[in-house]
Amino acid sequence: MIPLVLMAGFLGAGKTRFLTTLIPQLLERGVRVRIVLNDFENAKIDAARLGELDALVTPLNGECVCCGSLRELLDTLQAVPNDPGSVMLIEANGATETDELLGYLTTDTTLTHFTLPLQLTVIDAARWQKRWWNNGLEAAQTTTATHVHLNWTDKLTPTRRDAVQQGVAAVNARAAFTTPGEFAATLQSLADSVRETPRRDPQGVATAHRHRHGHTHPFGSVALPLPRVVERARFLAFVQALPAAVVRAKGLVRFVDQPADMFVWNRVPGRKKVQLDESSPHADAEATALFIGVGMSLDDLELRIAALT
Ligand SMILES: Nc1nc2c(ncn2[C@@H]2O[C@H](COP(=O)(O)OP(=O)(O)OP(=O)(O)O)[C@@H](O)[C@H]2O)c(=O)[nH]1
Repeated sequence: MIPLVLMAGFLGAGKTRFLTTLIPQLLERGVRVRIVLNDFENAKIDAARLGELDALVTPLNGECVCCGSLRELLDTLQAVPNDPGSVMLIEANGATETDELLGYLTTDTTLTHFTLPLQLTVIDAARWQKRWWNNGLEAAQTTTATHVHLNWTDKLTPTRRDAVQQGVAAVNARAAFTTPGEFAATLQSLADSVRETPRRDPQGVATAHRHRHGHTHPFGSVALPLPRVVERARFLAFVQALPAAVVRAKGLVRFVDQPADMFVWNRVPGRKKVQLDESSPHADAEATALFIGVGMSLDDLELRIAALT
């Protein structure tokens, strides 16, 4: 299996610059690098810049990967050969809604040769939360990050740097602050440890980040099967009581009192109530739960799901 990394960060935050430092360090460690770029017209320019560094780069020219060119992205990833010892990096466009994209990268059934996604967010520390109406998007791109890199620190006073670090921790206390060198080491060890691991076991349960000793790697999202039918009140209580590490949760569920119908369920940040929408197109699908967040424990989530039966 190949580590899958979503690289996010606001427009101009320094994602490409981070890559130009990260790639040589990965290559030095013997890790081969593939990159998909989704950067509107810039994709070709950045592709040329990064291609010089011996990474295999595919530019996507369509719209933002979380909407227009999603299918193109998933097809590109599917076509990547299973190449243990390499890593796959996706540089998202600066306007990407990372929670949506993590969801697709986690639940797409064709991506069996990739780990559950990690997310690295590059932050322009000089402009952190000084983006007016885009502050919400910048914070949202940080909430789902397993790793954060503070960039543009050459323009900062120590006071501002501390304030930004505290601000980032306030929206996501679990993300690890990292540098290109540290991230290269993280990816090398992940690439080594998942060489022989499948993303799912024969029962469809995610195994990707579970080590033999119960230790788990950081991941940004995971999809787990739910029982075929569940008791409605117990399910709603389960969703409401999800641990704080879960930033966003959604999926498909069938209830004992209405077993013929499938519902899409949603837990949105800041809303206590679980949204339920009946969905006939999903009538024959498997009941499932997608969890997006940082520092989630697979064991804990599986125990909670087991308690639903
Ligand atoms: N002085 C300084 N310049 C930087 C820093 N990070 C990035 N830059 C410059 O800012 C510009 C944008 O950086 P990129 O790495 O292309 O940013 P990006 O996040 O990939 O940008 P988009 O793809 O447009 O979203 C480039 O000219 C970089 O050289 C930094 O930490 N300090």
